[in-house]
Amino acid sequence: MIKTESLTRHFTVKKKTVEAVSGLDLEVRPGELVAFLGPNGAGKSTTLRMLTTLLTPTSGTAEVAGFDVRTNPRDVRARIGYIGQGNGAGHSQRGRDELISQGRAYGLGRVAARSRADELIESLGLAEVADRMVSSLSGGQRRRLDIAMGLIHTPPLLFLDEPSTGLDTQNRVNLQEHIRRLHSDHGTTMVLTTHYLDEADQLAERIVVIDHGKLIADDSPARLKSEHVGDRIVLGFDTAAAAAAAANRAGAFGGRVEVAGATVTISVPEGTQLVPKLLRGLDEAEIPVTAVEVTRPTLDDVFLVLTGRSLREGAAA
Ligand SMILES: Nc1ncnc2c1ncn2[C@@H]1O[C@H](COP(=O)(O)OP(=O)(O)OP(=O)(O)O)[C@@H](O)[C@H]1O
Repeated sequence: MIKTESLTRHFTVKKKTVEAVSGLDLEVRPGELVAFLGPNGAGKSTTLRMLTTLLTPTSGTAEVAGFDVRTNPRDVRARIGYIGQGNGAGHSQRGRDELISQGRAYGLGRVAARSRADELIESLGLAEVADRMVSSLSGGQRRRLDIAMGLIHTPPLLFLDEPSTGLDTQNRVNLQEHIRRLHSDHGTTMVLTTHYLDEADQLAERIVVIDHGKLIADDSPARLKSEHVGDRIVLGFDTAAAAAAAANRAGAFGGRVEVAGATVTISVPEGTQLVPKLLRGLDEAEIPVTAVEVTRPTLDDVFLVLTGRSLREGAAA
């Protein structure tokens, strides 16, 4: 559905070159739900804008829905939906009319546009607000209307640039549920950008981590976490000597073992499965454990391991 090779986009700002996207190699298969995750300025939107033909690549190639973005932009555009960061929907029309106009603009007949609009109003939970002026809708409702606009021509591929930025938690969860359902009910391939770690984690089947314009990891959330970070088992003991003895034995189970005072931390891919064996072994060796805690990694831990920086701090900044 998407294939890029060395996709690159530079900008010149005050005679300096900004490498917004550098040499991106990416493949998205039909039906996937992929999130581009990265801090502000990582190059997520620039990538999306190239894939949606809104921006010309400086170099490299991108094929989207079977067509080259550079040589066949019109063919690409006819086969994709794009929901940008701003508001797609106008303000002075009713939501339903806005949708129908959009459908007509994409070449649907009057009847087809109307019935497609009704279908989307239903599936995106807009029935109660579709006849209100767009200007009176809440942020979450408007975002859902934007998504309906992007889907009016039933594209097999939908791009969403930070769909839930600016929404409160409840609206965000609600929107994610709609995105998930659209994806599972219609098999629409979806590519979205986000800097919300939880959103990428819960929504995406696959996460492409982008930093400084480069792809630094690409996998399912679970595999990114187990491969790059793993679980952390923290064991407490009465004395540092007991901790040292325990660390000695724990070494046999693999993983990284660290001792700090009377605490031993073991980093392994599947911590919960190891704990019973570990405790049995320590019990047999008569080393009493006073506390056990297993912490599972977050995507922020993954980002920290990959870049030395926290995505959370970046987002806050
Ligand atoms: N039109 C432009 N002119 C100059 N520089 C640009 C332009 N668009 C993007 N950039 C720069 O390219 C880099 C990547 O920006 P981009 O918007 O793609 O990042 P992003 O990951 O989408 O960030 P955010 O999460 O904040 O939207 C940034 O350094 C940005 O300042």
